[in-house]
Amino acid sequence: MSWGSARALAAGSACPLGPVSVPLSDALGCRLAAPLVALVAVPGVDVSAMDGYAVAGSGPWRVVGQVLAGGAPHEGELRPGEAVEIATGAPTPAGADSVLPYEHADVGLAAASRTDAVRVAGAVEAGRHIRRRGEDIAEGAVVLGAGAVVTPVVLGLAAGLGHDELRVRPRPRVTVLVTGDEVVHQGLPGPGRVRDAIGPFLPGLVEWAGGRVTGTARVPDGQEALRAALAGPPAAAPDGVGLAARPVASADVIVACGASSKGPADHLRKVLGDLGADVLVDGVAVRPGHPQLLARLPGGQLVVGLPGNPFAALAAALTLLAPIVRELAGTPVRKETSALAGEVRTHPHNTRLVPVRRSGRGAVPVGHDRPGSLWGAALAEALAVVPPGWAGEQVELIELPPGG
Ligand SMILES: Nc1nc2c(c(=O)[nH]1)N[C@H]1C(S)=C(S)[C@@H](COP(=O)(O)OP(=O)(O)OC[C@H]3O[C@@H](n4cnc5c(N)ncnc54)[C@H](O)[C@@H]3O)O[C@H]1N2
Ligand code: MOO
Repeated sequence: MSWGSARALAAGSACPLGPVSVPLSDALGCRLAAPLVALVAVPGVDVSAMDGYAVAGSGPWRVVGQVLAGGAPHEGELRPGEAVEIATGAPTPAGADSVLPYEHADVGLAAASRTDAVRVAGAVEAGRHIRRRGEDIAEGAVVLGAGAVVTPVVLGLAAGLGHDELRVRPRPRVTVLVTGDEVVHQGLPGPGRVRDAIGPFLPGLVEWAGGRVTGTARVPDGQEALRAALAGPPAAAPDGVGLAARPVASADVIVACGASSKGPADHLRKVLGDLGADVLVDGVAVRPGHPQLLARLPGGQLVVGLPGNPFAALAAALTLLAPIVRELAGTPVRKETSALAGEVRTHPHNTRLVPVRRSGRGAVPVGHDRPGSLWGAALAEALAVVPPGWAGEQVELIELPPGG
C-alpha cells in the first residue's frame, strides 16, 4: 500500500468520538464540542474598579456607609452629596456616579455637623472607576466557538462564566504495548539489550494529536502474552511492572511496538488473525517504517502495529497513529509544502520520510536518519515526504510533535 493511501485509510477508519460533558478539571486539552456561552454577565452587577469611595453628585461628600466585596450591599440609594467607602469588586450602590480612589481623596471629619461623620473631597469624573454589569462580557455572549482547545486559560474563563462542566470531544484513549525481551526500561542497556526509545515518545505524540496514553504495558515476547494483552487486561509481566494503568479494554486505540515484522518473535499478525481482527493495513511502501500494521478488533478497537526500530516506529506513528487520534479527537491538520534543498536519496517504489529543518532555500535534510536512531528526527522540525522517483518538485512536510 502506498504511504498516502495508508495515511488516508487510517484517518478514514476512525469515527470521531461523540461529545461528552465532563467536569472542568477533566476537560483540559479537549476540544469544545459546543460554543462556550457566558451563563452570567461579567461583572454580574455594577461594581467598583478601585478601593475608595463611591460618590453621588458633586463633592465634598458625607460618608454614610461601607461596602466590602462579598459583604452586604448598601441599602437604599445614595443621595447627592453622599458617599460610601467601597472595596474593589464590591457592588456600587444605586445612585453612585463614580468612584474616588483613596489616593485622590481628601478625608476629614465633618466639623460643621459636630458629628463623627467623615467627609471626603476630591476630583471625580462621571462614571469613572465603575465597571458596569456586562461591560466585560454580556450574559449569553458566545466567547469561544466549537472546536477551540480547552487550555488552562479557557478553564479559568469557563469557570468565571459559571460553568462546572464543559461539553467536549473526549480525548481518545491510547494504550501502548511495548514488546521485546531485549528491551529494557531504565539504565544502560547491557550486551544484547536495548533501551525502549518508543514508549517514551508516544505519550507526547499522542497528546499533541489530541489523545492521551492511558497505560503502557511491557509485554514479553511470545504469542500468548501478546494475545492476552490484546484480548483484555494484560497478564502480569514477569517483573511485575508496567501493566496498563487502565485495562486495554477501555482503550480506543491499542499500539503494539516491535512485533510487526516477520521474525520468530513477531507475532502481531498471527495474534490479530486469531482474535478475528480485520487487518486494514499490512505493510506500507515507506522508508523507514514499512512493517507497520493497522487492524480493527471485533469490538471496534483499532490496533496500530509499529516497527521496533525507533525512527521507523516514529514514521509509522505519524503515518497511522497520529491521523487516527486526530480524527477521533477532531484535531485539525495543517498542510505544508516546501522546496527540498540538499541531497536526498530517493527510492524507486517507496516514499521516503526525511528529517528536515526549514530554511530560506527550502527544507534541508539534517541527516542521521537511520531507522534505528532518532537522532535526525530529534534535530529536525519536520519530515519531508519524498515520493518514489521524486524529481525535484515541492514536497509535503509533516510536522513533528513540538516540545511542551
Ligand atoms: N525478513 C524481514 N526482516 C525484517 C524486515 C522485513 O521486511 N523482512 N523489516 C525490517 C524492518 S524495516 C524493521 S523496521 C524491523 C521491524 O521489526 P519489528 O517490528 O518486528 O521489531 P523487532 O524485530 O522487535 O525490532 C527491530 C529492532 O528494533 C529494536 N527495538 C524493538 N523495540 C524497541 C524499542 N521499544 N525501543 C528501541 N528499540 C527497539 C530491536 O531490538 C531491533 O533491533 O524488522 C526488520 N526485519
Ligand atoms: O521500518 Mo524499517 O527500516 O524501514 O526500520
